[in-house]
Amino acid sequence: MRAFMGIAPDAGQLMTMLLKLVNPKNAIEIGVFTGYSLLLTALTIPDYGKITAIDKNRKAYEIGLPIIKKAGVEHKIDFTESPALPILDKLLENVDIQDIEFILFLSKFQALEIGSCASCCGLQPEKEGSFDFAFVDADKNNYWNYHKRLMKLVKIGGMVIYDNTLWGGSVALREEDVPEAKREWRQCAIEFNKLISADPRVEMSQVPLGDGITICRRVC
Ligand SMILES: C[S@@+](CC[C@H](N)C(=O)[O-])C[C@H]1O[C@@H](n2cnc3c(N)ncnc32)[C@H](O)[C@@H]1O
Repeated sequence: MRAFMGIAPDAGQLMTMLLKLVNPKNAIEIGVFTGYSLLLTALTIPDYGKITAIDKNRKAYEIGLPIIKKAGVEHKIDFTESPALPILDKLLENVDIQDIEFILFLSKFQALEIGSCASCCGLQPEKEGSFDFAFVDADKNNYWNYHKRLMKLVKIGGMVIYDNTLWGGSVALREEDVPEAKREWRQCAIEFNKLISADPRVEMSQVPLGDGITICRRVC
């Protein structure tokens, strides 16, 4: 029996190998929990690499943080406690909050318009196509919403991995044979699997490891 909630070790092993092949410099993780998959990514990417890690619960992240520190990879992680969708939307805006504050500060002294300052400072466009790897392991009812945003944030040729896409194998069962508590996210997984397999922006492979992982490569 698995003693924790997170990517299964065999799926994690595959993810580590893929990370080594992709060698991402800029990664994003949605759904951190205590940081098992985050640690795998942080240990694998180069020392100058960065992971934008988002979870709505910081407490769980703090449980695993001493291990991340002990592994000497904390400097690669930029953790944000928040529901993920608004953060992805913010990343898709050309200028982030700190930049806007900086521009407003400058404009007081230099009579600059926000738009002209943003372009002269080279602050936009920023995050579109700037990630080479994303791992999604959060609320299953939002996977398609995450995918739509990641198809802009992850560069063409970049990789996105979704965990739990077989939802304990329940996607292959009749609904009445699935425990009530698992039905809603089973339905989400089924819908997501249909949508992603028909999405021309990605090449994808669903791997029956752990709870099922879907590996995508953005092609356009
Ligand atoms: C299965 S755990 C992640 C496990 C982690 N990836 C690992 O392998 O160790 C799911 C996490 O998603 C987070 N989560 C759920 N809904 C979320 C949302 N809307 N935005 C951000 N995080 C969310 C939960 O707080 C939880 O920590």
